[in-house]
Amino acid sequence: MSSDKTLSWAFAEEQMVENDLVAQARSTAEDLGISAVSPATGSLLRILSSVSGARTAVEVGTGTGVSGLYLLQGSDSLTLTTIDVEAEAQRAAREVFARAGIRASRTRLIKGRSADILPRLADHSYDLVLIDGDPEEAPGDAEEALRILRPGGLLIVARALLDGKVADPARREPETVAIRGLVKDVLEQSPLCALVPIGSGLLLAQATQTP
Ligand SMILES: C[S@@+](CC[C@H](N)C(=O)[O-])C[C@H]1O[C@@H](n2cnc3c(N)ncnc32)[C@H](O)[C@@H]1O
Repeated sequence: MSSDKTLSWAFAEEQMVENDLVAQARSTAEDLGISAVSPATGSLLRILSSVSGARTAVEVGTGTGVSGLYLLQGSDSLTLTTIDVEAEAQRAAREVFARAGIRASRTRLIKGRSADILPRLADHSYDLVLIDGDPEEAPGDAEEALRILRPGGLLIVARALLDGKVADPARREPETVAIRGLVKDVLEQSPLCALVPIGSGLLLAQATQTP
């Protein structure tokens, strides 16, 4: 990447001043070794949550609640179902949602693997799905996401560029191969989609039809 693009990328991140609660959730994530969405990515999630008019969202990968807070702060009408395998991270997320004044009825935190939980969610019932769990499981998560999204709903895949690994054909780790394949499939199959090089990359697609 040319240095001007790298500078612009860093500049976009630096402009986003996070409130104390998000900063606290980010600090807890760092303590637990969890990689939260970047400030610029979070800001984009917040505005997407707002302008999409989404009322029901599902997130794979609660972490300590950074991305969830951004989504919930984008719209007071949004309720969030969020899934993670790590109980300690979810405890931290629950605390930060409460400290942010988010009513408990607006969040449903489910501990478990996405591959076990997503199949239990009803068809065509959600307006927005954010996938930010295990990259190797992202293709399966995305398939489930397209089933549970209503037509016109928004699929978002975080870390869609895996910090440059997806763009480098020499990188063949299982997680890179999985995300690269998912990005290719979504871009080929979705009439309305975008791959945004922000943070670790954000893939956006509007659900048109269900399997
Ligand atoms: C990148 S972090 C999520 C960060 C979070 N979205 C944020 O920005 O604050 C990935 C999370 O996915 C969780 N995870 C990993 N594999 C999972 C799986 N199979 N199902 C559900 N969650 C999973 C991890 O425990 C971790 O908390």
